[in-house]
Amino acid sequence: MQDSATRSLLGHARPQAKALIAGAALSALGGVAGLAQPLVAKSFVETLAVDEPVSRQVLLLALLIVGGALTSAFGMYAVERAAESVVLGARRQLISRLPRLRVADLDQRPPGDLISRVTADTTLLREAATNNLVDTLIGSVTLLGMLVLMAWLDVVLFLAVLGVVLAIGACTALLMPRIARASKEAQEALGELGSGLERLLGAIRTVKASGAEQRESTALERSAHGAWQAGLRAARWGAVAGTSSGLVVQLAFLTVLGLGGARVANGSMSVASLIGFLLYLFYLVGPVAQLASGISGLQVGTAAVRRIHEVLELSPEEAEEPAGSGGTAGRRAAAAAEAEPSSAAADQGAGIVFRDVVFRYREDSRPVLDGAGFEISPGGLTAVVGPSGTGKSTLFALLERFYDIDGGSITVDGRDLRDWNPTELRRNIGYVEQDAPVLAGTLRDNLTLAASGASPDELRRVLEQVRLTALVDSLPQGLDTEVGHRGAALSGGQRQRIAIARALLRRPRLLLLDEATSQLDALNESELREVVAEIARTTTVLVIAHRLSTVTGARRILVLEDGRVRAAGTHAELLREGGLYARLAATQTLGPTQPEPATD
Ligand SMILES: Nc1ncnc2c1ncn2[C@@H]1O[C@H](COP(=O)(O)OP(=O)(O)OP(=O)(O)O)[C@@H](O)[C@H]1O
Repeated sequence: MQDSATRSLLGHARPQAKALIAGAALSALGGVAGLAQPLVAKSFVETLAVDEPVSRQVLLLALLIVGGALTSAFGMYAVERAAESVVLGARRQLISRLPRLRVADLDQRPPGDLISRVTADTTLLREAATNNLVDTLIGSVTLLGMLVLMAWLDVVLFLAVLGVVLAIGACTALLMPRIARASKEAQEALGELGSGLERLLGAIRTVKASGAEQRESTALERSAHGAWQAGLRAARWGAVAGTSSGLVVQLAFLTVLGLGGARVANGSMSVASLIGFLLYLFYLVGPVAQLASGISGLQVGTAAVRRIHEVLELSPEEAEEPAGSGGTAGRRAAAAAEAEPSSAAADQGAGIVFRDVVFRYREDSRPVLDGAGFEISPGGLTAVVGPSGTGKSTLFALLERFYDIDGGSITVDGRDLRDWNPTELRRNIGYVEQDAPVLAGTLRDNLTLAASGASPDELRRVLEQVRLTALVDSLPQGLDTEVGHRGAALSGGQRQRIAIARALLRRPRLLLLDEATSQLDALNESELREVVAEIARTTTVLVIAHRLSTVTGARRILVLEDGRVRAAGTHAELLREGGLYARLAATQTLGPTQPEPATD
C-alpha cells in the first residue's frame, strides 16, 4: 500500500520531471558550491600557515558564495513552478473524473469530502511531489557526498560518524508510517468538516428555522477538533523525526571532537584535517535536516495521494464512442437499431419497454423494483402514480441510466439500455427532477445548460411556453441575471419553470417530468399542462404526479405499488376497475367527470 502510494506520488511528479531535474540540478549546483567552501577554507588556512598570498582563495570563496546563491535561487523557482503544475495536473484529473463518475458511486460520498480531496489534498501533493521529493534526493546525494569526503579525510572518524547516522536513521524509519497514518486521519477529518459545512450551508434556512445553529456548529467543531488532533499527532511524530536530525549532528560532533582530538594529540591526524572534518560536520546539519523533512513530507504526500486515488480509481461511466469507431456496444446497438428501425425513425418520440425489472440501490437492501413491467409506445402522455416511496423516481433514474438494473430488461427504441451509451441516451431525454435544481449562475447559464447552441429565438419561444417571459422582461439584466446559490433568488415555481424550459430546449424525444409542476399556481399549472399535452404529440412524455387531478387527461396511467405496475389504463378505466387508483382518487375527491385524454 505504501509502495503503491509512493508510485502514485511519483506518477504525479513524472510530467514535471524535466523541470524538477533542472531545478534540483541547479539547487545541487548551489549545494556543491557550498560543499567546496570548506576545501577552499582549508587551503586558505594552509596557505596562511606558509605565509603565501591568499588572494586566489578569497576570490574563489567569493565566487562560490555569489554563484551558489544565484543558482540556488533559479533552482528554487524551477521547483516551485513544477510544484504548482503538479497540483494543477492532479486537480485537472479529479475535475475531469468527478462529473463522469457513476451516480451509484457518488451517492456514497459526501460532496464536502470530495471537494476537500480536490482542494486540500491536492495542495498537500504540491510539497510532496516536488519540494519533499527534491529535498529527499538532494539531501541523500549531499549526505552521501559528504560521507565520501569525510572517508577520504579520515576513515576512523568517518566510521564513527556513519555509525551515529545509521543508528538515528533506523529510529526515524520507524516513525515514518506513523506520520503517514496521522496525516491521512487529519485529511479525513478535514473531509468530514467539508461534508459538515456542505450539509449546514446547503440547508441553512432549515437549520435556522429549526433553531439548530448551535447543534450544527458543535458538530462542525467536533470535526475541526478531530482534524486538529490528527494534525497534532502528525506534528508530534514529525517533530521527533526533525529533532533526531539535529541529534545526529550533535552526537557526531561530540564523537569527532573526542576521537579527533585524541588522534591529533597522538599525531595520527593533522589539525587542518580535523578542521576540515569539523566543517563538514557543520555542513552536515543542512542535508540531514533536508532529508528528514523531505522524508516526513513525503509521508504526508502519500496520505494525500491515497485519498486522491480513491476517487481516480473509481471507474467512470463509459465514454461516448466517436462516430464510426464500432466498439462492441456500438456494434450491438447498431444491430439492434437495424432490427427495429421504425420506432427510432419516426419522429414520434421514444418507445419504452420495461420487462420484469428488478433493481435495488444496494446489494444488501430489498429491491425497490421487483418485477416491474410496462410498455409505452412512442409519443403521448403517460403518467406514473402510486404511494410515496414505491419507486416512481427510481424508474426515471433507470431510464437516464444513472443506475444499472439487477434483473429483467429495459429497452428504449428497441435497444437494450445497456447497449446505449449513457451520453447518447441522455441526449434524447429531457429530465426535470423532483426538486427542480437550479445551478448558481445566470438564468441563461441555467437554460442553456443542456443545449448550449440554442438560438435566441428558440430561447424566447421556450420561455413563452413556460410562461417565464414576464419574469425575464422585468429583470434589469434579463437573462443575464444571477439566480444565486441553487437559484435562491427565485421562487419555487420559477425554479420549476426554468427546469422545464431547460429540458424543452434539449428538444428531447423522451420528456421525464417528476412532480415538475407541483409548486405552480392553478392557472400556471393548467397552462403548462396544455404545453405538455402539445409536446406529447411529437414526444414521449412521462410524468410522475401525486395530485391525480394533474394527470387525468393522460393517454395512459401506470399505477406503481410495491415495486410493480399493479394497473394501467386511462383515468376512467382505472376508476372503473377500483383498486388502489380508485382509492387514491377518492381521497383526492376526484370523480369520473374529469376530462378524457387530450393527447395521443
Ligand atoms: N439514492 C438512493 N439510495 C438508496 N435508496 C434510495 C435512493 N433513492 C431512493 N431510494 C429508496 O428507494 C425507494 C423508492 O424511492 P423513489 O424516490 O423512487 O420513490 P417515489 O415513488 O418516487 O417516492 P415519492 O413519491 O415520495 O417521490 C425509497 O424507499 C427510497 O428510500
